[in-house]
Amino acid sequence: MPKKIRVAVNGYGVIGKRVADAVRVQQDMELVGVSDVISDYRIKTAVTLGISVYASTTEGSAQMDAAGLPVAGGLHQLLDKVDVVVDCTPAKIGAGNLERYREHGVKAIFQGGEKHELTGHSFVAHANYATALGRETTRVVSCNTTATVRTLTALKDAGLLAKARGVLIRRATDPWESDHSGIMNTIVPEGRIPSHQGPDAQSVDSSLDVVTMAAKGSHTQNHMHYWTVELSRTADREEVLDALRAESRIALVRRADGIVALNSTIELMRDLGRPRGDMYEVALWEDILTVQGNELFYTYTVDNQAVVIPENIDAIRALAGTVTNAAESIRRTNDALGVRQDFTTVPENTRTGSVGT
Ligand SMILES: NC(=O)C1=CN([C@@H]2O[C@H](COP(=O)(O)OP(=O)(O)OC[C@H]3O[C@@H](n4cnc5c(N)ncnc54)[C@H](OP(=O)(O)O)[C@@H]3O)[C@@H](O)[C@H]2O)C=CC1
Ligand SMILES: O=C(OP(=O)(O)O)[C@H](O)COP(=O)(O)O
Repeated sequence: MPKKIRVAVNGYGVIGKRVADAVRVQQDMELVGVSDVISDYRIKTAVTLGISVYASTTEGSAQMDAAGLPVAGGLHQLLDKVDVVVDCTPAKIGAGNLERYREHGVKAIFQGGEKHELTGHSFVAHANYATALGRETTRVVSCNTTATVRTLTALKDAGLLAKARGVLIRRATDPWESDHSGIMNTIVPEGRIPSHQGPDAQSVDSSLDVVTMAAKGSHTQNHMHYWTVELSRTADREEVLDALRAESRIALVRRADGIVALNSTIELMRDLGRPRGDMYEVALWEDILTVQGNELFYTYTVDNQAVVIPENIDAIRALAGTVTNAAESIRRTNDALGVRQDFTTVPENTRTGSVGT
């Protein structure tokens, strides 16, 4: 059996804990441990789940000891045992860790809170897996940017995309920290146009003609995007939908099925038994999508906490160089996480069949 890719996660927060769990269900990966500075319920949960916990700083280590946590060692000891580290520390902290990873000869994946320039490569599996192969570092772009690139490159691959303009209504804060930050009963426009997601999408695919505008809403889960796209030619709805269906991490939903708002997709994921109610797919409304001549209009929702998790898993394989074919890595990740392409139908293999007469 081929050697498993040994993985560390540094920063066990919203993204880190999900990456850790996703690594644990990949047959070709081993989660060696996670590292953090915290000593509260969040990291105690990692211990409870049987994950080896390391301390990223000496202060963090002292606090973990004081909290009675079994600390397996310092971050440098964890780095000695792994092939790839996924840095999931808060935005801008990751940049300061790069040198440490280099010293240990460990390949490193950063998140969307870091700048493209940190790694010189920004990653979305469907768009540019091949250019990440064997690299020392990459950056998985932010949740909003990941969704933007998945949808626009699907249209581009079908030869349909001329240019795209998007409005992003972002969640205010993540649920776990909504007691100490967040906004109420208002919408807050970002201070500049374009918002960072458009230029970030171009850091993955420089050919994209894309502009984004963003505002924060007062809800805590999921972003919502509205897009106006100029098609390269006239096309009908079915052709556009087929182009979007070709990206395995876009899943269609329908108002007609009762999926009428962000809370509907959250409920759906919980009912499907997804871990933490996570939705890895971009959920795009099939029955709202409209084409008028060469203009396309559509809207979708993005689970900000989960959408980048499959990309992190593919980025691990790309940097490790163990799977050279993007489609094969994407298939493995999708299978392990149960990613669906369509929430409008019941999957073939789960139909019980009609009752005989
Ligand atoms: N939240 C989201 O929806 C998304 C986030 N991202 C990106 O992912 C990255 C991580 O964000 P998120 O998971 O939300 O962050 P969180 O704050 O939820 O988690 C980060 C964790 O890292 C810990 N930490 C702080 N400093 C260090 C350090 N020096 N070494 C190790 N661990 C440290 C934090 O502790 P403490 O709480 O004490 O600071 C916390 O436990 C960011 O780049 C963000 O932009 C990307 C897509 C979506
Ligand atoms: O990467 C994200 O969103 P973004 O693409 O709008 O920056 C995550 O939802 C984190 O957002 P935050 O910058 O509000 O923590």
